[in-house]
Amino acid sequence: TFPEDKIKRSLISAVRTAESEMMQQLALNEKLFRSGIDGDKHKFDHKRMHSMFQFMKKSRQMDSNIAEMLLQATQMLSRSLEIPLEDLKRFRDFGAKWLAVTSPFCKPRLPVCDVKALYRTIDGSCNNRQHPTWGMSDRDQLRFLPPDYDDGISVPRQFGFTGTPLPSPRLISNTIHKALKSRDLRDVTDTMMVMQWGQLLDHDILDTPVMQGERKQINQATAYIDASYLYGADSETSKKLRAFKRGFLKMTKDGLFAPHEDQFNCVKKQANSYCMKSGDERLHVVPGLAAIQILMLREHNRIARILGSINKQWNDEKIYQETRKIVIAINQHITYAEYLPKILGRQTMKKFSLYSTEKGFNTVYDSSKDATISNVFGAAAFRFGHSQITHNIGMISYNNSFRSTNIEATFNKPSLLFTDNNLGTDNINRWLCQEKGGKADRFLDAGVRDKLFFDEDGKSFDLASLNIQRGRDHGIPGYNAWRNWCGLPVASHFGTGAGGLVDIDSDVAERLKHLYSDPNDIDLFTGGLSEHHVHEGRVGPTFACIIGRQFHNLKRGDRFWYENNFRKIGFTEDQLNEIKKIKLSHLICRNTNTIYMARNAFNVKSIRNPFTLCYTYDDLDFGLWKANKPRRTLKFLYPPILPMMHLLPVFG
Ligand code: HEM
Ligand SMILES: [Ca+2]
Repeated sequence: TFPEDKIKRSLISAVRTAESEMMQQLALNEKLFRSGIDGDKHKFDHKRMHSMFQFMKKSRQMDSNIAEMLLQATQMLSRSLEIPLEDLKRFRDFGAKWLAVTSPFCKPRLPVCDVKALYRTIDGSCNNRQHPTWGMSDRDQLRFLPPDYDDGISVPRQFGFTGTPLPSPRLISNTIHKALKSRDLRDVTDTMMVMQWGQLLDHDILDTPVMQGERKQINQATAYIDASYLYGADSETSKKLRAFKRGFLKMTKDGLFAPHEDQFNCVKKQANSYCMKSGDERLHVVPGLAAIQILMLREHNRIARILGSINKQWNDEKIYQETRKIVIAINQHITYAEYLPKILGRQTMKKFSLYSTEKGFNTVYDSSKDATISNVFGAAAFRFGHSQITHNIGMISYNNSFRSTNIEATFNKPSLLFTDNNLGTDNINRWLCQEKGGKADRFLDAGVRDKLFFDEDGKSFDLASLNIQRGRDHGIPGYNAWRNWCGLPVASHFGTGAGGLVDIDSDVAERLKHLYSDPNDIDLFTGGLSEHHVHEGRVGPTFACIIGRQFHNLKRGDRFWYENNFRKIGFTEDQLNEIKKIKLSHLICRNTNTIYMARNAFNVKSIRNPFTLCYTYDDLDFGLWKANKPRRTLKFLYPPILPMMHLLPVFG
């Protein structure tokens, strides 16, 4: 029977002990982390770079520690009662009693919604009226399938289906994900931008902090595609980023860079380089990411300047929100019209209704859809992009001279952005649009597979191993479980014929057979990355299914989706049609000193995608944003290309 009293007493004391242990741990973590922030570059080693990448924002540490504390309390309770966790859970009413004791510790902050709000909130709350926390920042990730932990609660998968230990992540990485030098690792048509946009998008919708012993995954970003990497995902950060003047975001005086970050979030290699603040702390991980984030920042301020000048009566808040709304729409449009079709192919795009229409409204909102990012998407499926990373970061200057730096020399180092008279950002963006990208296959480049966060002591990480281990830490079920969830045939043997690994090459299947003792054990990252691509796509059927489902939810579950015909919060049809003309190439033309760009920045130059002079690309017709009297005539007041006049001397 249920030892009522004893449980209650033990529970309270377990919670108290766990609480005090967590407080000590928290203080220690903080001390360790800050100790690196003294400008001593020797302390900026590979481990710090990794924890920097996944640092938990301070305001959030408490919440997550409560979860950790409760977990510890459960374990203590099971020990003190000498009842295994599994059995404890089976006691009648245990759940309810547990809640009664612990609920004072978890008080989720419920958002208060303003029903008349015209714009998205910064933290994504209240997007869904019935479920105001759906897709909001700082909330748990969603489970498409129940977690798979060895003890049913928190111990990562270590043993396979037949009870034998799982292979080590590094061994899997060496066997399946190690590229052979002789292989051509470049894609035929994709540019590097495919990789770079993928990472930017990932950082918009997902930011999973990692803490020692953490077993619960939260998302610090807003799930919605709302450029939270640019605006921040909590009000404190968003305020730090705003200039509070005519809708502008803070920038350096020359209008070229994001503002200085007073705290140390990157390695400053040169005296004139500095770390930058942005909505997402990870912008410095590779210079390509910083370059595209800075591009978006320039676009915001460019649009704000125009809106502010044609609507003199608008105050800072109005200009900021209207500009933000346009920039978010541009992000959604590029993602669904240019990026996703490349990754998923036509069939998956259709299956999940992902295509944007070419013109006009496309009202797709479904309030029963939860946009929250799923665990499996972030811990495995969307990491497919790691195979598109190449060994170098290139720069193409305005006069077409090219230089290249090994990727391992650039992690968390912004110095390339400041080269060439501070035109590094432009040079990197040009390279991203012209260079052939890494091929999406099962291989990861040595730059990230052997030398991720390479430090001065020669120590580094393996991104493939991290991905595999992260999948296990997050309790992501194995390959077969996901095949089944997707309605795809599951494998009962390692052959590639019927009943086997039907979507995998036989030589890879053979390698998997040597690694794992049962097909059910195959880690999803590894199995998914090993599949043949779906027609016209860059991922196999299993990842296409998981990624397709996630982007379906992100579109249908977003009340502020740019194509929705919702008066007040949406665009007018004319405005929407203007936005639907925009391509990523236009943004690069308008915000760097570039003379020509191929129309499709995700495809390499070809007869069908020729270099085109930037000034021939139309800008948005801002006359349609003029309050009271929308007119089209203003188009010609703002030339299609706004050259960055202050940069012109470099041509001389
Ligand atoms: C040079 C480029 C990149 C580097 C250096 C990089 C590095 C990393 C690192 C270190 C992590 C954390 C690994 C861990 O779990 O410990 C990570 C996570 C992740 N990466 Fe990348 N990555 C890059 C590009 C990409 C691209 C192109 C994509 C997708 C198209 C991508 C998708 C993801 C996702 C979804 C996560 C999980 C994020 C989260 O849960 O917060 N990454 N990456
Ligand atoms: Ca977001």
